[in-house]
Amino acid sequence: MTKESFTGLPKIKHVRAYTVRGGGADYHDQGEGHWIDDHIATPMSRYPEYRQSRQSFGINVLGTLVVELEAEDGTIGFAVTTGGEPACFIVEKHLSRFLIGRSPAEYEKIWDQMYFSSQYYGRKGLVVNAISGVDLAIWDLLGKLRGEPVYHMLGGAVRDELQFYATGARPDLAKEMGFIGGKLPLHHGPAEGLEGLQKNIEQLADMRARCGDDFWLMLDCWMSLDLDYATRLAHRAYNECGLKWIEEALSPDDYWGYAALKKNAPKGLLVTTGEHEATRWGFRMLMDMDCCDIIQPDVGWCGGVTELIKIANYADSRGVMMVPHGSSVYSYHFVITRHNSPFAEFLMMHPGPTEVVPMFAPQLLGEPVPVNGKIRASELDKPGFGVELNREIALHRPYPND
Ligand SMILES: C[C@H](O)[C@H](O)[C@@H](O)[C@@H](O)C(=O)O
Ligand SMILES: [Mg+2]
Repeated sequence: MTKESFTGLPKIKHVRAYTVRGGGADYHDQGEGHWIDDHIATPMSRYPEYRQSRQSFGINVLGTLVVELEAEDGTIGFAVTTGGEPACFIVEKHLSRFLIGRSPAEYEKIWDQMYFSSQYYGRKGLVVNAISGVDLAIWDLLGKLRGEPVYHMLGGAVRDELQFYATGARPDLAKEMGFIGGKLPLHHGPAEGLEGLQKNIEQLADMRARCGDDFWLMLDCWMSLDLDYATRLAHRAYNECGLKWIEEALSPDDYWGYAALKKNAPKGLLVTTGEHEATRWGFRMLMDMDCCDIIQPDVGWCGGVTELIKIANYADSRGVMMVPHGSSVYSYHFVITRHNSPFAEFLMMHPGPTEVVPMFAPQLLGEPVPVNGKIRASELDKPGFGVELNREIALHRPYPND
């Protein structure tokens, strides 16, 4: 039988970038009274006026970026991430020139051109969020054209199911829901002194008493601490409350501080970071300087799937665990294919949180949620990332290019 010569996939014909408000990929963009905006310690906590609410200093100023790629045959791939209107500008006015007329199978060359053409003003943050959104949409389109789930294209599942820890204010409820652990936000930073440190420990001790000794408890410090405070907190939280890991204690730029924290942390406590780091080069710095035990890239912020492959493989070669920051299906399809990603994060987006709701609700139709703290690999068996854009939401296209 003669093998038909491969004529290639339909080319990308349209690139559209939308912004939308109200939760979803910009999951900090929530209404009043949500646990995720309740006196959580941040680098801005040194200013009392910005201590109660992260929205007060603008954590939700961007909103969600929706990237939509339409191929010549009408097939659509899309993805959502954090980026809002400025990211729409970058996608439509800059990155689209590397996409129109190109095959989605050329994701390596497209990534290289998007990154190096914007390196003079990008490299991390918003620009790499935009690149990540485009890259995720390319992988979604590729899967929809090939009729394959992204995890199949990444080499297939290495286990039958994903297991999750839950991030939110109620690890005690997360335990009842079947999660393997609970990650609490830290509420008090150095500006609130030893009194604040004592409150942090009391809150953690209360949760330890509710959850028992074997349930994983972690603290998410969201870049809010200095090295001295982080070291004190690490020792007290580990010795008094059996903390499993201390997350993102310092500024993402303080590689030296992380190396010192990891060196001085109590043996047995894990130091983790990376959700605000980007690209293979940023994560190489974290690993080469021995900054942490677990890297936590967000696939919607670090460069997308094409870059996360490079980051994860370097981590694997160094025996470093890679547990992505909660990014819904975009991380599930990756984690299920990697031995050095033994579990995943589930961000509890219910305001309490007293129940499990889809992480990026209301933006993704068909978004899977953990049941008893797990998602079976077979639930991912739909083309691309297996979700569709909810077109009932108020999509706004600020910089239409065509
Ligand atoms: C709960 C934390 O304060 C952040 O809001 C969270 O998004 C992030 O740091 C995480 O690891 O989930
Ligand atoms: Mg975090």
